[in-house]
Amino acid sequence: MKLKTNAHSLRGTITVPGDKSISHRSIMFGSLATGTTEISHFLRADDCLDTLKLFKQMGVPITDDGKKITIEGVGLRGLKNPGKTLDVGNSGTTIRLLMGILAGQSFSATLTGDSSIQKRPMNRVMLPLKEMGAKVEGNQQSEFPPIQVTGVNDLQPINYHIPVASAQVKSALIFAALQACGETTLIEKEKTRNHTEVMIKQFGGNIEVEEKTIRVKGNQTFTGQSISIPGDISSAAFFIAAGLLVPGSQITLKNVGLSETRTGMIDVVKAMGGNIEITEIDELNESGNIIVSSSQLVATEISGELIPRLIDEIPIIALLATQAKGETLIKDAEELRVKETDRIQAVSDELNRLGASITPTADGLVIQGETKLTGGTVTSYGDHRIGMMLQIAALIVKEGEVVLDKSEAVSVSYPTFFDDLNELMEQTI
Ligand SMILES: O=C(O)C1=C[C@@H](OP(=O)(O)O)[C@@H](O)[C@H](O)C1
Ligand SMILES: C=C(OP(=O)(O)O)C(=O)O
Repeated sequence: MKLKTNAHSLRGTITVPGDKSISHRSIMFGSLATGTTEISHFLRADDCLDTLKLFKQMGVPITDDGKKITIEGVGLRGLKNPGKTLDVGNSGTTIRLLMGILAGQSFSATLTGDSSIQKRPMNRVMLPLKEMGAKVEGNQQSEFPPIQVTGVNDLQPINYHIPVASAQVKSALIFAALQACGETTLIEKEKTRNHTEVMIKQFGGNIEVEEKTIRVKGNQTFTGQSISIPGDISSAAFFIAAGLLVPGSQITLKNVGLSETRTGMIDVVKAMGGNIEITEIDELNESGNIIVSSSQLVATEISGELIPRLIDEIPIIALLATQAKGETLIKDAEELRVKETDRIQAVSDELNRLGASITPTADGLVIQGETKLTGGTVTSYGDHRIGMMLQIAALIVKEGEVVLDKSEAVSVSYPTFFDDLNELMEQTI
């Protein structure tokens, strides 16, 4: 696909689609609750539609009237044998959280996904689940999908230090702990997104969180709820960057989720001297509007506990750094190597192809700025976030064409991405 280049003044207001992490979890808790759950602003993108499809295949009545999703919950242990392999598509969140959920059900099921999923590490979930007494096996004794999970009814609680900063591992273990006999204690390496913990309380359950320690008791019951999902800050991130980079721009992003565990990019943009403002904050729903305008940026350093608060935004932050004065250093981000693709390699290879000066390291990137980006042929590698980052990069290319291979990957998290961009290119304030 030929990308839009040489953009002038992106102006106007958009509402980005619903949060991906919260959308997945709303289907899961709605299914495991008793009673009716109604979800509005659900993310109808490939990853979350795959989660929805799989819970239907496990016997949960779920309907979509185009406005809201309605779920008739079957209770914590009420899922049914799907009678076929559960295909999670491209979604790491779906496969890992489902492993924890299936560990305590009353049937055996196989989980698989696309070629990217079949390379993503699963021992991080399988090993602690086995400690809890779960029966879970990877393909030919490896840690890779297809994964077979055979539910057991006597899962044991554990005390476990999670060795990677991962909300997916934490959430999978919380789902298993909810079905165990006794209290599980989990200690995080770094604080990660807390949507599972928040939703447990929202659905009437109990969970104790003290800094990085989480305590959760087994055999809880959940009650169906009405959920309104805020916009996804990880999707908003692309238009935050576009507003900062394209001269003469001012963009308002409405009703974006602002959980403290997700707002690392806002802190980084401020540290880089970007014009960014948060308005109309709704404390209860942890959401608000984000307003950005064109800015001269300076380099920064990103590491440590900040990393999990912006893990999915690193590709687009790397693009910002190519336009910031000085050397930006990103470290402690080795998790990027095991996402939909190796994002450290993908970001440096593809942006360097367009004229950037980025050196990949084992756990991050060293980025020199400012560099002039020029035309070229690039690929998303089938990774949605790499594809969207490259379209925003193309906006500041003044000479030559930018052609993107595998552009269809954006539908994994943001099917209306190119439409929203067109709208901003056409709107006037
Ligand atoms: O729990 C979640 O919803 C997610 C957690 C993160 O993955 P890890 O837990 O593997 O870091 C993130 O990258 C992913 O997009 C969504
Ligand atoms: C890493 C991501 O998702 P997942 O792990 O669910 O595939 C992402 O959306 O950037």
